[in-house]
Amino acid sequence: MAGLVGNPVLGNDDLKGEVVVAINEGRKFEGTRSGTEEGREKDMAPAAGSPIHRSGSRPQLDVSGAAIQGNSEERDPTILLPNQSDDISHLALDIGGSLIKLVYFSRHEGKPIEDKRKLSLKQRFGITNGNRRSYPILGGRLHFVKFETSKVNECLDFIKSKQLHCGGMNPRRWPSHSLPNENVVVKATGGGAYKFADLFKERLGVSLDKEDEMDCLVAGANFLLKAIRHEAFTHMEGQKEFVQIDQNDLFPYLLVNIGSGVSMIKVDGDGKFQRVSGTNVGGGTYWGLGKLLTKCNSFDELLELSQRGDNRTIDMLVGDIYGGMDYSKIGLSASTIASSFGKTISEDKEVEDYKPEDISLSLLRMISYNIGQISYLNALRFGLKRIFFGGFFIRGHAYTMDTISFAVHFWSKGNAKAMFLRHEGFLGALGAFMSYEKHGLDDLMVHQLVERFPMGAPYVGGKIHGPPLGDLNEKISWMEKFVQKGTEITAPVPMTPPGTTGLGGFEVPLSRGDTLRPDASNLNVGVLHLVPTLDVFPLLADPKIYEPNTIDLSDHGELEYWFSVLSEHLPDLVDKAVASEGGTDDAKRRGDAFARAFSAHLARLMEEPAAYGKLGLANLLELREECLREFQFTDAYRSIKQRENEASLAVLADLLMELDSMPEEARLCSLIEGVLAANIFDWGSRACVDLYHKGTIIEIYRMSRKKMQRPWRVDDFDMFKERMLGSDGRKPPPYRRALLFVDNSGADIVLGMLPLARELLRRGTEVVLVANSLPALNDVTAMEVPDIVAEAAKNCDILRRAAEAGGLLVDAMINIQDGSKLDSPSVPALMVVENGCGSPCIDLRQVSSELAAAAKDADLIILEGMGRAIHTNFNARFKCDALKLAMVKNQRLAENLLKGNIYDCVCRFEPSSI
Ligand SMILES: CC(C)(COP(=O)(O)O)[C@@H](O)C(=O)NCCC(=O)O
Ligand SMILES: [Mn+2]
Repeated sequence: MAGLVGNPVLGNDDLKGEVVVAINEGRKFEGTRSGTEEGREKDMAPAAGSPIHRSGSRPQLDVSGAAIQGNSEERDPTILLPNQSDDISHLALDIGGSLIKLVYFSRHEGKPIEDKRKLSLKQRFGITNGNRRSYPILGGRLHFVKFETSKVNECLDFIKSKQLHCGGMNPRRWPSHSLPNENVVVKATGGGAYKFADLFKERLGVSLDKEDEMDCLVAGANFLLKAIRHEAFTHMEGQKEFVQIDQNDLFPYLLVNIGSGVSMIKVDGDGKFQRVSGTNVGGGTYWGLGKLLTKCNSFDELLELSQRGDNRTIDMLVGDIYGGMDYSKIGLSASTIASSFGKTISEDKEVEDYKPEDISLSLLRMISYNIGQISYLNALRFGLKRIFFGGFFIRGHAYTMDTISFAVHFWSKGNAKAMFLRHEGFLGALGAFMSYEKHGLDDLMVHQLVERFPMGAPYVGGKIHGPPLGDLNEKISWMEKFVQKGTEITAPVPMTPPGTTGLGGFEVPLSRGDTLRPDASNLNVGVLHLVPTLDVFPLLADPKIYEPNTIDLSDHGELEYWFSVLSEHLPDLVDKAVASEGGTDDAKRRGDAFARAFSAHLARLMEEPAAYGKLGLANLLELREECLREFQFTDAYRSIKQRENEASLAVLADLLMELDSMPEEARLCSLIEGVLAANIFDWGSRACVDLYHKGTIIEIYRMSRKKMQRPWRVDDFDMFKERMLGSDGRKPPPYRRALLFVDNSGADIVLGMLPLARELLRRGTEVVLVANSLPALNDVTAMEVPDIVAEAAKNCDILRRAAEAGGLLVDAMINIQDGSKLDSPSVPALMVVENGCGSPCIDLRQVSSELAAAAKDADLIILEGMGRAIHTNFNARFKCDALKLAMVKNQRLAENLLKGNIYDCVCRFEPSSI
């Protein structure tokens, strides 16, 4: 189900089901759901020939440097494969009373392309395989899957169909695929690790290696809190807010695991923890009492009931005692619960006379408040700042989280905050997974993990990638439900407006009714992509305070606006995508399915914007690209890009001649003007696409240039000019190395950024063109740039020599093998690096290692385009000089951000902030 965990519509499935409750205090509480979430991985559709995420037909073993570890006389000696980076899986299980949680790891298929461009960069920048210490490349994905324990056979089928039981638990073992199963050991925690040990042996031939549940919980929580940026969040009055955890300031904290009973664990470090307290009044109590009092059949049914309840009919409130008044002297409002269930004493009623809804709500509040209170007291006792709540009692239930948060807030008088974890249901399984020795995941850094929310391509008509899943399909009824729901949920669902619970007292938190998603936890985790080659951009002035997004989508008005922009753009995008695949019936079907899946995601996010982590415009734009890729549209604007490149290259020589005839100052101004004017070629903007119907590319370019009168809306050109050319006869030294973050294909790169690059080169500055790793809209990719440069270089000596020096031209490559042409002092090099992204925006916390390496000696950054310089990074500060150039092609953004108009331009120059 990794393919499903993150899917917006799946979790709406049937919630009824038999419930099995683990009775031990301190164990995870396991309510159950019959809408099974088992599923399958949907491997990402790789972009053809893309430098990252490249698919390979078969996993390959890299036996270079292989060595036998330990005693070579053994029958199955372990063989170290230091360079192995192929598709080997790890698997770990948490088998609870009702749910089996499974975490497994799959390596990226194939190896990254080591083309000539990359090789020369490696040589130049001394790039190694990322920054990983213990292992070479450990690229891959971490998947989270759940099954009902009562359907353990489906879980076994799943493991079998994915071959997760066929070795690979030790990534250094070889050949993993042919390991006899008897030797395979799978880490498992939870009571089922004992109960089902024989079944696993019998059906899969594997032995379950039992890991202590508490150890696993802590290891899982530590991993998540350190490795995932948007893991922890607060939940107050229906509002979810992510909390940035400083890795170096994580410990100590209190982990409260609410299962059937409740464990409170003081965590002081990795493997360092102590169970300091607990309570026997936990999830089991809620479910047990609820079952007796309401005749509910399942935990989820009971929770659902509580949404419609009114606890005032059952609880005795302060107001009931004080004649409707507050007890203000000690700060208790009239609505404070004085005694849970207290009202029933004085009433001559039987249990049947009370509404089950009211009983359920009173119970839920009684237990949640009690847990919140005890947790807070324990935090106080040990001086702990943070309390994280987990366990299956919570299961992403908004009202439960609000109630606990309210209690912690109430008792601590606002000094402590309850926090929750997005992967809370997987703490144990993750911990078991972490207990494998030397899988090399424990030292992963936040920036090396990218969470992706699969778009459900297999379920709404896209093709299925990756290994076959056997006959699982036939068994699962949720698939039909998914398709049905996927088509139902196309319109955005409005959110409940925020409210307040009032002063003091346990009022009813507001996140009930429509916004309550008892199953939300199942939807909020995606597949974790481990990309060891990602790095934090080293020139960020302060990565800790860096926030890529400019527009805050937590503002509901903004959210609605951008959702409508994306929805309106959808038909045009689908047309382009289908055309890019030859307009075949298959492409049409996929186009249709893409539109449905993307709309479903938008609807899901409209309902709960923080469902997949903190949401910014950049995330939305990236989600759209990811969704296209999943439906196998690898480059929707391919032919448009080609056409525009050709048209622009045809007039480049004339432009360069014109520029060369100008005096220095006018030329620099004209170059910047050229970049801004050419940024109009943006197939992601509605207004621009409308323009394209009115003229040829060259006509539009001319018109755009004509409109370029200064001053621009943001105009720091004079400052930039002074730094470049100097003033009062003083000539400043040239920049050493400039990183040019290029944007669109066609005029944008050919007539805008390349001439600017040429100017820098001619002044002795080394230039690195930074382009996307994967296609996004009509953005140029790093794979495409060398060909464009080669074409441009045919008419320009400066570009040709620089490109040769930078290893971009094929002729020059022969020389580069021996390094003779590198670093020729007289010719500054022109190079191309990929940025690690496949989106119109860029999050500089996660860039490719080659960009990070190229950045080391850079003293100028030029960010170009609306996505890279306005939607993201508009407020970013750098350790070196930065020039942000863009045309604003959206009226509302121009008004709100710049108090200007559509097609206004930004030329923002910010000298180094350090
Ligand atoms: C997707 C984009 C950021 C691309 O702009 P670019 O970076 O190419 O300048 C931009 O086209 C955009 O914000 N479009 C949506 C807004 C609109 O259609 O008005
Ligand atoms: Mn673009």
